[in-house]
Amino acid sequence: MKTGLPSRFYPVVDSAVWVRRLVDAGARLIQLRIKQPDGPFVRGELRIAREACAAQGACLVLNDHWQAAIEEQVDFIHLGQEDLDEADLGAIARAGIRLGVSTHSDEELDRALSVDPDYVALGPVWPTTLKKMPWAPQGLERIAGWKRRLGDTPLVAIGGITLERAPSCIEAGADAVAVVSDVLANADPEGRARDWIVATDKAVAQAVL
Ligand SMILES: Cc1ncc(COP(=O)(O)OP(=O)(O)O)c(N)n1
Ligand SMILES: Cc1nc(C(=O)O)sc1CCOP(=O)(O)O
Ligand SMILES: [Mg+2]
Repeated sequence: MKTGLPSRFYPVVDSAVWVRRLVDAGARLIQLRIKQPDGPFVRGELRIAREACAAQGACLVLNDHWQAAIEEQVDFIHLGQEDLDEADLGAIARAGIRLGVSTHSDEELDRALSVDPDYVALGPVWPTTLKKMPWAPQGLERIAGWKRRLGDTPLVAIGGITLERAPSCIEAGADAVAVVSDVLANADPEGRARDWIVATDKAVAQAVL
């Protein structure tokens, strides 16, 4: 049976130091995204991140490196569409690792649904400066349309999301909101993370009233 996500706030970071800082600040779902080939550096960071998450009862998502996720028993693997071409989804499922899949178009959503993911990410909701992408910003209406197609499968919104914008993503139907720059580039990342947790939880409470 599929379960939901443990948090509405979903930071994406590039080091174990950031994982520790943000789970100590209250994050309960966090992604380690290291854009380097799998190897001793990635494994070392992954083990430290896993321990930091275990100490706080947080869920760790590893980006891209599905073999490492299996061998190091991570909670979730996040795969993009190109990553899906390479990954052994059967091995991931047999290892009990939950799967998140990126989508940016209807065709990508069709493919994501065909692999029965534990969550689907839609992006970029607004323009992002973090990486170059060929897709125009999706906007909030697309969040609502994706959620209608997903039903009970959790939806993660990502791309250009700020503290001020995050509640509108939840109101539009996102189950969690992923973020890099708005938290990591803030002068007080831990304080910003705490503000995100309050704002996203409040948006959920208001959405069900
Ligand atoms: C939550 C979340 N959503 C989307 C992505 C992007 O994944 P992908 O398209 O595979 O690109 P890279 O992050 O690997 O460059 C993500 N990592 N997390
Ligand atoms: C890693 C990533 N994937 C995206 C997608 O749309 O698939 S957007 C994104 C970067 C998100 O960073 P920020 O919060 O700084 O905009
Ligand atoms: Mg990827």
